[in-house]
Amino acid sequence: MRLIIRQDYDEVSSYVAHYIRERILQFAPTRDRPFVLGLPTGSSPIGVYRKLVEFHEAGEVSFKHVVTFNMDEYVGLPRDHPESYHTFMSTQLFDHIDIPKENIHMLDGNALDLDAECRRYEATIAKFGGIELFLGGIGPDGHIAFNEPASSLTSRTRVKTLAYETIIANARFFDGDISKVPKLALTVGVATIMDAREVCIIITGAHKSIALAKCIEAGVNHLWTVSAIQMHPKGLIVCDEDSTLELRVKTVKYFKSIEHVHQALIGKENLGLQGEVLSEQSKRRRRRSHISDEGWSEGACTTETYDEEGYHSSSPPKRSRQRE
Ligand SMILES: N[C@@H]1[C@@H](O)[C@H](O)[C@@H](COP(=O)(O)O)O[C@@H]1O
Repeated sequence: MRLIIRQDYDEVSSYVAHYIRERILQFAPTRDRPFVLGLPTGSSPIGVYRKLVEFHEAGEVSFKHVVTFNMDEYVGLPRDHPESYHTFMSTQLFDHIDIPKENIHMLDGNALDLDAECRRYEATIAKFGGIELFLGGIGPDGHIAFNEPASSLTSRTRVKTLAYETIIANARFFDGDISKVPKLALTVGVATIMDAREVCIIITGAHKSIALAKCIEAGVNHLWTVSAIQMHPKGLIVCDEDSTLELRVKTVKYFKSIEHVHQALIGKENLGLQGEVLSEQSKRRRRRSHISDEGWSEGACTTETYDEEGYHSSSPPKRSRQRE
C-alpha cells in the first residue's frame, strides 16, 4: 500500500485529480475498451471533481470512453432531491464533462426490488470486466461507501442500515435535522471495491485521523472497513497532514521516505504531465516546511513505485536531479 501525504485538502485534490487523469490517458480508452472508474460522493472528492472538470475544459482529458459506477445512494430519496447522490454527481461532475449518459451507472434507491437492483449492479460491473480504479472517501468511523463498522469485508452490493454516527455526520446536508436523513442506503460492498484493479482513498481532516491510524497501523478489521485496503495489491491512500495526527511519527516518516525514494528514482523530468500545479500559497507553505528543505519533489507520482510491494514504473529509472 502507498500513503501519499500532502499539506492540505487542495493539494490532496490536485494529486488525486492528476492521478486519475494520468490513469485515463495511459489506458487510452476506446468505445470497445472503456476505462471503468468507481466514484464516491461526499465532501472528500469535490476538489478532485472540480480539477477534473478543469482538465476537461482545458482539453487535457476526455470522458467519452470512461464508464462510471458510483458507490452508493440513499433509499427512498427522490432522484432529483438536492441531497441525492444522483443530484450530487450531476452537479459536481457529470454535467460538466463529456461523459455519455449511458456510461454513467448509479444505484437506484427507489427501485421496487432493492435486492434485485443490487444484483443487477454487480452484474453490470462484471459485464464491463470489473472496475479499473475505484476512488473512495471514508467516514470518521473508517467506513467506505456505506459499509458501516462490522460490515463483512467480503460484502457485495446490498441494502444497508446506516450507523447512527453516519446519520449524525450526514445531518449537515439535511438542515442539521437527523429525522430528515434517510436511514437506509444501497451500497457497493467492501469486496466490490476491493475487486477493483486499483483503489485510491482520499482521507482529509483531523476528524478522520483515528480512522487513518486504524487503517494503516492496526490490522484488517471489520470495525474499520477501509482497513481492507491492506489486502489490496494496489492500494493508495492520499491524505493531508491533519489526518496524520494519530499516526506514529515513524509511520509518517516511513511513507514520506518511500515517496522521496520513488521521486528520486523516476526523476522530476519524468513527471511531465503528471506534475501537480501548486498554488502560490501552497508553494509558500512548502518553502517554509521541512518537506521542501529535504528536496521533496512537488510532482504527483502517478507512475508506479519501485517498492517492495511489486509496483513497477512505466518510465525507466533515472537519477534524481533534485539535488543538482
Ligand atoms: N457514503 C458516503 C461515503 O462514501 C463517504 O466517504 C462519507 C464521507 O463523506 P465526506 O467525504 O463528506 O467526509 O460519507 C458518506 O457516508
